[in-house]
Amino acid sequence: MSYISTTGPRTLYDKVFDDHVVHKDESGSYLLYIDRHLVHEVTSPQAFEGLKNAGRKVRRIDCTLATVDHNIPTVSRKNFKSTATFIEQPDSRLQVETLEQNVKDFGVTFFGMSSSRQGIVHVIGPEQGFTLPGTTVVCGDSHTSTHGAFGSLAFGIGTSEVEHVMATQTIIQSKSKNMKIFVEGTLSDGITSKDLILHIIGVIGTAGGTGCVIEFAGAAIEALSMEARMSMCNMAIEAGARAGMIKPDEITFEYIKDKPLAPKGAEWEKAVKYWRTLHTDEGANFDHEVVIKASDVVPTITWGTSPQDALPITASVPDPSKVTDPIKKSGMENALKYMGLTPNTPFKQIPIDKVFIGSCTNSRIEDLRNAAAVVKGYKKATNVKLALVVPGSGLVKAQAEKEGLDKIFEEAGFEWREAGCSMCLGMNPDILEPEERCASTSNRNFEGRQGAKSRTHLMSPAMAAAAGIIGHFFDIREFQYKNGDEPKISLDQAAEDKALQDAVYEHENEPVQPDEASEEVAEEEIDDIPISTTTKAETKPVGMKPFHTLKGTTAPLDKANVDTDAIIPKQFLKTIKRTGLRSGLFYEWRFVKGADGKDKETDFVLNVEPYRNAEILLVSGDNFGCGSSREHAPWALKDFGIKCIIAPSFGDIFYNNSFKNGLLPIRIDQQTILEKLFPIAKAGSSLVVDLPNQTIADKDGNILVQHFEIEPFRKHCLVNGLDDIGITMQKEEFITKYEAVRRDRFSFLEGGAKLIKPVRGTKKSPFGVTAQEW
Ligand SMILES: CC(C)[C@H](C(=O)O)[C@@H](O)C(=O)O
Ligand code: SF4
Repeated sequence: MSYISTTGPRTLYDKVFDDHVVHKDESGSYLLYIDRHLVHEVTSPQAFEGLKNAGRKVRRIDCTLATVDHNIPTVSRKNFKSTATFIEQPDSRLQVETLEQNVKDFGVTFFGMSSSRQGIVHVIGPEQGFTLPGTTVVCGDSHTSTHGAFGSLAFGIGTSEVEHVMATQTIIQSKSKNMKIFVEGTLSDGITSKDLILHIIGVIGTAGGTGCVIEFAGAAIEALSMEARMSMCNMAIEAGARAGMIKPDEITFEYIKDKPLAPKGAEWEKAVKYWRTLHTDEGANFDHEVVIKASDVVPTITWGTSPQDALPITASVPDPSKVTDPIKKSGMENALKYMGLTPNTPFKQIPIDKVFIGSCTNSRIEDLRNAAAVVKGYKKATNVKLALVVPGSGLVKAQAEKEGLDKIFEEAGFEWREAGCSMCLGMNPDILEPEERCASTSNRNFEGRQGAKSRTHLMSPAMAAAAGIIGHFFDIREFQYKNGDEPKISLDQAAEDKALQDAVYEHENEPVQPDEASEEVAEEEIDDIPISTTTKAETKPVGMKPFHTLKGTTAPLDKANVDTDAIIPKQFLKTIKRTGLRSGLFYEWRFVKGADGKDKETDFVLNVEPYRNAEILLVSGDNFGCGSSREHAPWALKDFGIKCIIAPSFGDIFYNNSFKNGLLPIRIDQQTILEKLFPIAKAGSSLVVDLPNQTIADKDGNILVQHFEIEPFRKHCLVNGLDDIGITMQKEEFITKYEAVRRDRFSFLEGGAKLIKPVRGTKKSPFGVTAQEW
């Protein structure tokens, strides 16, 4: 049906994308229909507030499902009465209560703390059958990529986009590049998809997938369970990609079949018929292809402060003195200092303080079974202060308890908790103390991620469990299981040697940037969905302050892979406002605690004159703003006074979020930055960014950059100060037409979250909608 964005054979991504095009603009930007919107308490308050202020509704409550996960304590809820009494931390309580109120006001289906269906947002969607193949799935959360395991196009969005989706059920998108990661052969016994994805990120780097949607393919991927596929796609974002996808197959259909929201009867047949068309056609073009040999993958852990710092467990802490590239060398030195590691120490000799088994990467039933198989019959090592096991949802918890896994953990001295994000990012009481080392099954090892000065090592559930039993990192293939049904492990010496040889990954792959100028689009309108390039002006969109020319002091920042956790740490995300984040900007880098317990400024560039008043941030390294989707990052930068950021490349979601807030991100190659712009910034002088003419000059008008790329639509919005929702509202007729066709062609998607039965009845909300008790 509908729309073909590419001539000839198409990829899985092309197909799902095309089937959701509502409208294409003259400038080449697309309006995509969103089938499934997941909502949590951290990134939604400002979006609901925006709707309320504008007098708007949630357009499709059947396509919207909300839960609480980040802020909630994971201690027993046996005595849970209300959020007000259960959550002690005031900011966390406010965020959760705000969502509880918002879902009532807007009539959104909600799994709160008293519901057995509550859980991490990326666990509950698939578990309910809310996530289905071929759908578009979004959430104000970067790990929305998880849902791509079903062959859906799933990606994280910022809070402005959350509001946009709630108001219009659409999102403005440009087409990403296609990247294929082909994993040939079979994974060895004892090797999980977590080892595989860490290995892949070790090879391609955290910027390797920038600007791309990755399709994971090959025999090793096809052999994975749905849980294992979700762990893979979950971390596509750590590889810098917009989304990760795996073609749906019999394993997918089998997983979905009995889920509460799975289509039933004839609708099931119709759905499966469509889902079977969702595969990459023979001969389809990929912009980038990477081949990985499954037999090269061994148990893998991270040593540093970026997920790309991944190595085989059999390796040792890398040695910066062996690295020649000065930027890489100093990055490695800083990471080792932060992590408290000595070069050349074998990983297997490094003791740990805590274990965390949980997070949206590895908290599903299969993960817990793998960890319990290791733990069974053992006791936690005496040096391990705490081993937390946190199921991904109430339903995972119930299933695990049915299987007796909770008892296995508890007998070993591990703590068995209630569902939530827990120690993955420490927005709740589960945090590491400074300098504690954690064997963690989560997805991010950024500085301060699990608590101030925390030290995170990412690995599979079985490896984390083994570390908890032995007391230091351990090779799961050498572990003596006591339950008699351990996986058969073959230590293939050749694969071992190869893995060690490749041990210091070089991240050779250049980050891929969307080539805005040369987007190849063959338009073809089929059937009855109108794809128009014109817009009927019914209402005039309003919005931000227009951006024309900016002359500003430019602060140089000589760093790569600056993640959004570093830009604005987790403790500042507990706000329900968009403003007031200035003091949290780069908090861990800008401040240290003085002897009196008060914050003291460091010599970080933004604390130094003249950069305290900087309006432009000039970054030397790749991938600025990688990681989380928190729009708090651009809000904090804006609050500080930064209006433009220049860097060789950006994290996709951060890049998007910046535009929504009138903050201009400009991509310039590293050589130009270092040779032409850095000297000016270092001298404390100003740069002049001219957006209409797409040039950068020095303060005297000498042009330094003749032309920088920016998508025409984004430029148009910034220069005119236009707000996206207003623009999209003008396209109502196209949205309505799309919905009419969707009701027929994708009838199996209708009803969605509204088909979930409330367990405690209904009541009328003060806003007139029916509020339900879950
Ligand atoms: C809070 C949320 C915005 C964030 C994300 O987008 O990923 C969080 O889930 C994380 O893992 O850092
Ligand atoms: S990455 Fe961690 S904090 Fe983010 S959604 Fe997943 S479990 Fe929650």
